[in-house]
Parts: sequence; structure tokens; C-alpha cells
Amino acid sequence: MKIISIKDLSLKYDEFEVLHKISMDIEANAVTALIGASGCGKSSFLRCFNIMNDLIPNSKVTGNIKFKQYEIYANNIDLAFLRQKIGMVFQQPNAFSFSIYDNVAFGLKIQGINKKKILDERVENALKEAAIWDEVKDKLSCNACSLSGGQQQRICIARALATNPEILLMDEPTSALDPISAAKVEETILFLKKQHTIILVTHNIEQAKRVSDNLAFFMSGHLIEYGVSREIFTQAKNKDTKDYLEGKWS
Ligand SMILES: Nc1ncnc2c1ncn2[C@@H]1O[C@H](COP(=O)(O)OP(=O)(O)OP(=O)(O)O)[C@@H](O)[C@H]1O
Repeated sequence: MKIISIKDLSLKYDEFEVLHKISMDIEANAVTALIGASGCGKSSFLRCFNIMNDLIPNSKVTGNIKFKQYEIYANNIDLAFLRQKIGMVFQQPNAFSFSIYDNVAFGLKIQGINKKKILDERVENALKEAAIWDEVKDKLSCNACSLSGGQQQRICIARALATNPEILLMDEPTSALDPISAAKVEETILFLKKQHTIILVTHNIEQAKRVSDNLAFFMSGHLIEYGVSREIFTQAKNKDTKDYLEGKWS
């Protein structure tokens, strides 16, 4: 079942067009991996889903993205609502320098949820969902920045999950992590797709192979090939996709 539909989406930074008329649907409860060489527009594309490109001066989006019944680029979209429904995890674990508990409760408090019982419950659930509860349950008041990079990244995932988003945008979430921490985050991603839809930017072809259901290959801001990952990995239709997957260029 599709949860997002993208139609003729283009993005310009000043006069420079970074994305050219991208059209694709995103399947619910699946991991969609966005791959392609550095600078092809993957992160810019990801940022379109929660209107993060608006933070970049002189950026301009045309075309549209429909998330369920909501037109994301309609004038009356409520940004707070959108970002609660579409959460984001960044490349560098960006834990805040306060307690683990307060990191995870951050978005909930912004939403005005202040009752301790509700916060306790939501924080615990989010930490469990992000597969880090057992490691931190006895030290929730410790500073999140004292955790390892891999643990911090799962705290950031828990923080994104606490507001119960339907979509989780992940921009190279394991590229700053050691292989063991990266493997834990990958396991978490596979678990999370039962309840959430994940759009993942990755440079790691093997990671895309391990975790993604659908694969989108971008080149110079164009969507070159999109489909079921295992089909593209075994039999890409496009020669550039094939070459990229075979590591002929990166
Ligand atoms: N804030 C910005 N202002 C102007 N141009 C930008 C900005 N951010 C990115 N770009 C340009 O847009 C193009 C796409 O960048 P983007 O970061 O989306 O690519 P990417 O595929 O995610 O790259 P990487 O894999 O290296 O992260 C690049 O040419 C980049 O220089």
C-alpha cells in the first residue's frame, strides 16, 4: 500500500536545479533506500518530505508530495503536525547534552505533554522500539552525550520515535558508526518497519541490500531506476544502475 506519492518534484537552490521532476510512490511499512553517487541529490530529496529544505535560503520546490491525504506543499500545511508525522534521523548522532530521558521526551514536551506518567510510558516505549532500553534503563538521568556513538544514534532514533511518526527519514544513519553499532541500527531499522515507513539514504550498497525492500537509484538529480530491491540487485534494467551497484563508479 502506498503512503506517499511524489509527482514531478523539482528542487532548485538559487538557479541550480538539484532535482528534476521526480515521480515515485513510497510503500508503507517498507524500507525504501535512496542510493547514488555523492552530490546526486539524495539528501536534498529526503529533506523535501518534511520541508527541511525551506531552511536553506533561496531553495524552491515545485511539483508535489502527497502523504496520505495531506499535500505537503499546500500553503496551509501545519509544519509541527508534519514533522510529528514525518520524523528524521541524521548522519551524525545529534544527542543533546542533557539526560537520556529528556532527549527522548524532547518532542513530547514541545507538543505540550507534561504529565510524568505519560512521559515515562512514551519514553520507555520509544527506547524499547529503538532497541536500547536494556542498555540505558538504569541510567536514564545520565547525560546522553556520555554514551557511545552507536548508542547515541539509537537515542536519536528513540527521540524521533517518541512522537509516534508514521514515516522515519534516515540520512546515512550508520555512516559515523563502527560496524557493530551499525549492525544494531540496521537490526533496529528492520524491526521498525513493522510499525513505520522508512526512507533511508545510504552510500553503503551492502546495507541497501540487507535492509531495503525498494531501491531508488539517483544520478545528477534524476531518478534513474526504482523498484523492488532484490529485482534491481539481481537484474537492474538500466546500465548506469548496474554499473553503480557493481562498484564501477561511486
Ligand atoms: N544548502 C545548499 N545550498 C546550495 N547547494 C546545495 C546545498 N545543499 C546541497 N547542495 C547541492 O545540491 C546538490 C545535491 O546535494 P545533496 O547533499 O542533496 O546530495 P547527496 O546525494 O545527498 O550527496 P552526499 O551523498 O555527498 O551526501 C550538490 O550539488 C550540492 O552541492
